[in-house]
Amino acid sequence: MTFRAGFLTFVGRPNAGKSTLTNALLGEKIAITSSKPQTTRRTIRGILTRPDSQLIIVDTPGMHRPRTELGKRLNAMVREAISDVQVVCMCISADEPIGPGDRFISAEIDANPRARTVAVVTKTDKASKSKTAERLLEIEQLRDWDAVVPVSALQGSQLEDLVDVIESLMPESPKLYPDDMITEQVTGDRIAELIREASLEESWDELPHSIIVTVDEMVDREDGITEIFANLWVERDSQKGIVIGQRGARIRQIGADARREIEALLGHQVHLQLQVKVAKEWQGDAKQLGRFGF
Ligand SMILES: Nc1nc2c(ncn2[C@@H]2O[C@H](COP(=O)(O)OP(=O)(O)OP(=O)(O)O)[C@@H](O)[C@H]2O)c(=O)[nH]1
Repeated sequence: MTFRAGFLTFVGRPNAGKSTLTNALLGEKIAITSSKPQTTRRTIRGILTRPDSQLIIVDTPGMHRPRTELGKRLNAMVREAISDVQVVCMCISADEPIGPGDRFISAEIDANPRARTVAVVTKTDKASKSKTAERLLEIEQLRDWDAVVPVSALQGSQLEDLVDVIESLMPESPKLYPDDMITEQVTGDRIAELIREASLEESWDELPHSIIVTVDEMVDREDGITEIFANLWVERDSQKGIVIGQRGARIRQIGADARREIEALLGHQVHLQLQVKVAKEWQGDAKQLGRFGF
């Protein structure tokens, strides 16, 4: 039997459905998702181990015209991911026409001529058959692909086909990670992301981009409860009040939503202590970006 293993990345415009697809393939939520563009801010590795293969999925931030220093760094992460993998999967939403953003990303893929390429048409449940056919035609014209696969992560349709195609493009290789490992992310980072996800559900307009979450400390108490101390950072004093809400209603809701997800992840009860703080204009500030690990 030939065993295949290697790295693949999902790239695409913001909101194309990369993280939802990553989670669907892994059968576990390792990447947070939201209806707001530019949700993903780190490359996240998920590991899919099958009888004949091991696929390491690198989910990347949506590539876009950068407006801030953070935006530039996110694009640099995508570039690095593209240069590091054997298979690049470009996600293109079935319900949106191909645009300059897609051509820009396609040009970035050229930087790794050794990579095999797959076009993944996402969200097919949102588009009519004729719209999807239209998209397939545009995709064929965009560049030469090793394969084109339409999927719906939400309905779980054609995911198996996608995995089979990716597997066939991977080199022969022994396993690279232990069988039971699903992600490389440490628990503290996953928790910070779950808190950020809860805040994205609550906040609106430009605010989602301003929020960043850090976990300061986690203490496992003798009674089996984990105490988590986390900070939710915003960019301006005026945003602090918005996130806190009337008499703290909004931050309480964010805490309650996040706690539910964190308890599902850890499998036991947690106490979440969430503080709202200001890191002035952090998205444009190299020093603060460094502090937040970008
Ligand atoms: N109907 C439908 N919606 C989907 C599907 N996949 C993703 N979505 C929705 O599309 C939105 C964006 O999904 P994400 O997975 O966060 O997209 P992303 O490409 O990771 O986004 P960024 O982090 O901004 O780059 C969310 O509201 C998802 O629920 C799908 O197969 N069908």
